[in-house]
Amino acid sequence: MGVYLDGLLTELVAAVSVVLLAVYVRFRWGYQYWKKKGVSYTSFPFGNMGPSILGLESYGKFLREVYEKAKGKRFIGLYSILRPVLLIRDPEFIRRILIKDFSSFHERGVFLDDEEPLNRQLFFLPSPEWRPRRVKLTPAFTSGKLKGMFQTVKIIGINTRKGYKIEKNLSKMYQTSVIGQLLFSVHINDLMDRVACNLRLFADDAVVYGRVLSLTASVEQSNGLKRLTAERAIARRGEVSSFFRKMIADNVEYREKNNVTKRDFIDLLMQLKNKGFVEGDKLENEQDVGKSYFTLEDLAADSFGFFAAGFETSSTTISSSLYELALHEDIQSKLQQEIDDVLNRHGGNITYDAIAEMTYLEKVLSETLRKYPPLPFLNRECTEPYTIPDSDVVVDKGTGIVISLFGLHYDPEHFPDPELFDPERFSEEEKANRHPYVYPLPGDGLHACIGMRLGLLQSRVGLVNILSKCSVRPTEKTTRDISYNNRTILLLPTKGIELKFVKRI
Ligand code: HEM
Repeated sequence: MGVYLDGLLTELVAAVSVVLLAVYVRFRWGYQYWKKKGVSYTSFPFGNMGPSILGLESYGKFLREVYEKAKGKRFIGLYSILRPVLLIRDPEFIRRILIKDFSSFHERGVFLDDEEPLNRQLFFLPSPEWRPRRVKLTPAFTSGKLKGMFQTVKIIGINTRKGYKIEKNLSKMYQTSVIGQLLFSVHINDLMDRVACNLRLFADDAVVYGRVLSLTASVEQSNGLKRLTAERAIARRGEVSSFFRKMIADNVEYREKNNVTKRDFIDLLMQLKNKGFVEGDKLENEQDVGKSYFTLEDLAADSFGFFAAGFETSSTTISSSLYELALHEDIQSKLQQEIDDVLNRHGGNITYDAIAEMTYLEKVLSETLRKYPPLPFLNRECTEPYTIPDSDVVVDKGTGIVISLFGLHYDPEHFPDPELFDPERFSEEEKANRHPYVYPLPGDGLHACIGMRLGLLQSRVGLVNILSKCSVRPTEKTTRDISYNNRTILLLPTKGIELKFVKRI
């Protein structure tokens, strides 16, 4: 028996050694990729992204570090486990990827678990489905449609103002309420409402899901790991997925049975389901769209996608603005002066047109998004062999492409003294002196953020409501050094930022 076990153990050790050797050789061979192409590269035993994949480091911060270390280079190669990824630093090359040579970089290159219906949303859809979906959804975000939704945003903004004394997570609650009402028609009369609480709970889960996605995105070409990550994604999201799908299906059924029409996203998406287009808007390119109609599943996926893409990005924009304004009283006073002047001209009413007149507010938000880009990178996949202009390097099909917004925004070459919060960086003169692609924030080109104007509108209305009635100040506990959450691909502070609201006289 003893001899038999010894033999078994020896065989086991030998088998494990062979597997380890094979893995080692595979990785060593994989890491020759950039070296062979003569591209500067960085590499550690498990690619460069191990710490962010394992949740030990913020992905946005990691990319910024790579960007900074590669100073003087136009691009740098790195590895996501075994997948070659090219980080682009040169603004002119960025312009090509996003606009001019888009046809070679039209995919996001994120691995999708097809069994999850909510994954089939605009943000992640691959070609050829993405383009017609984008064309169909674009009319839902025109100025006319946003004006129609303005009243909802405004009313929730006023409720938020009333809630400032009691609620610590003010900006998060406000955004969940706006998006919740615009997308799911969840009526939230009180900021402490239970439905709003549930929605927030699930919204947090959607953000954690972002981390799982970053993982699956990173292992796109490691087939063996695909199934493992896909299963984890489903397990994590099962409850969230059924919550959202049921909420939307009930809503649609109720409206169809009772002939209810409203000025919100569900209504617009229902038009796509029942008529194949959004009323009152000309289609950009009708032959691209064809005669296809949205299914209930498409409607649910895009509602969820808008919720996930829109709520945390906008809420973090408000809280980051309030944080910087609390630390810079002079900037805050200047902004309040503008808000007071414009509102006086509009009879004290917060209207769509009044908000549009607040140009300093726009600069404050642009500077906030420079220092705290909620999605700190853009990603694409190379879809055909591509020779980098002014170089001999050929980027192969399947290579991941990343653009570090966080890196570009803190590059002193483009933004001198980058830690300084200075809205005047966004004066017309300053903007004209900079390459536009060092701040390609909403993204640019055909994949650009479809909801940016709504995100900014919500943020503006939220800030105007708060700052017209109170001032914001730091407390003894307000941090001066924000650390970022490692568990999500978004750039979110690890802890909430404590601020004090003081009623204006
Ligand atoms: C301040 C708020 C927001 C910020 C900073 C932001 C940022 C971004 C960024 C950086 C991208 C990637 C663009 C690219 O890859 O080129 C993006 C894409 C996207 N965003 Fe936003 N976003 C915001 C608000 C919203 C809102 C409110 C919605 C929806 C209601 C939304 C929906 C989307 C969608 C669907 C995409 C994918 C578009 C496509 O690939 O065709 N976003 N966003």
